Amino acid sequence: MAEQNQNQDMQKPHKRRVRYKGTHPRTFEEKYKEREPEKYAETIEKVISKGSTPAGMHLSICVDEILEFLQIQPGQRGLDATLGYGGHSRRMLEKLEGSGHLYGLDVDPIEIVKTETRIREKGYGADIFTVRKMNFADVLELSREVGKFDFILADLGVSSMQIDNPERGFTYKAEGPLDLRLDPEKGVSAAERLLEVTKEELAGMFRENSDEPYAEEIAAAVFKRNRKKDFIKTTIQMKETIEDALSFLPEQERKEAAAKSCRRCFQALRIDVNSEFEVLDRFLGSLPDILAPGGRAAILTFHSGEDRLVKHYFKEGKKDGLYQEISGDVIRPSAEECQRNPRARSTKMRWAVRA
Ligand SMILES: C[S@@+](CC[C@H](N)C(=O)[O-])C[C@H]1O[C@@H](n2cnc3c(N)ncnc32)[C@H](O)[C@@H]1O
Repeated sequence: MAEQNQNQDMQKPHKRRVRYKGTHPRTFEEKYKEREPEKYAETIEKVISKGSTPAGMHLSICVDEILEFLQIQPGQRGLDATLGYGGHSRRMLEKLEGSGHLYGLDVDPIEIVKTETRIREKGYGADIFTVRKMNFADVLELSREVGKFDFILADLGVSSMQIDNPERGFTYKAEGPLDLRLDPEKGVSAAERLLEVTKEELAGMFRENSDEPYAEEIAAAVFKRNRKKDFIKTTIQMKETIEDALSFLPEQERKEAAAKSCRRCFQALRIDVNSEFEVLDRFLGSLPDILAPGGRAAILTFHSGEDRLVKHYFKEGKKDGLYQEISGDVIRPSAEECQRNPRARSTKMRWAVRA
């Protein structure tokens, strides 16, 4: 018997552990433990305690503030319009105490499958939790099918899993295709977008979506490459083009300015390829129609364009008598939360209660 086991072992292909230089993994590939948070809890704890987000995981923001506001009661019907890693959904499901229903939406076909599996494994079946691959712009259709919601959360933007995976093209810090689509099965990638727009449109995109001060210079650098048929296909090529465009700056300012411009231009491209303002506009327009009387909605935004839109819709809705109450000032994550999770720093939360 022992010999048989030994033979079987010899036949198994030996799976090599991912090797990395030094004591800590640096690349997404090397961070194989962080990409399996359920399996390597100790590694996850260590990474979080150092103020980082483990690759393959997302730390939910303002959880206590959201739960305090939503006042979820067993038996209610809720909507998590941006499921992501499912951290907020898990906590909302706990509050339902086994009765009621939560709907979770996301457009990301890759992460949604993993998140649904993770939540189902925690014992939440189809009786209490439904996952739909759907754009939140279409919530009115969902509500016509399942009814109005007592509570709604939208935690806008991208998840850490999306940012950290170089294959998705969201980060200028690692080589990958310049994609930036939340749903890579739909629409065109950012690299393709760079071939569709005019120089003026590109500069306008950088300026209007992200307040980029060097919008004209960066658009000109992209078009200089296009003219030479040296098209930008990857994240690092985009980063290098931005750095080239800023080569006129004094050397001591250049590095920091380029990093900031990279952040803003990648955000502007992401907003563009995912039509983020248009879908948010449709979602906010539908919100009063999908909230039950007294229903509560909380929205987390990550840049000023989004926050302006939410503020506008909530203010107008209050004036028109659609909302009985809206948040006065924005709510920000606590200093401790920002310390623990630096990705929370730019978060603003607003809420509204349906009349
Ligand atoms: C910040 S993450 C949400 C994290 C989540 N609250 C959690 O606790 O794990 C944002 C998610 O919203 C999704 N998303 C962004 N825009 C969307 C849209 N228009 N419709 C549906 N999902 C969207 C993204 O794909 C991403 O997974």
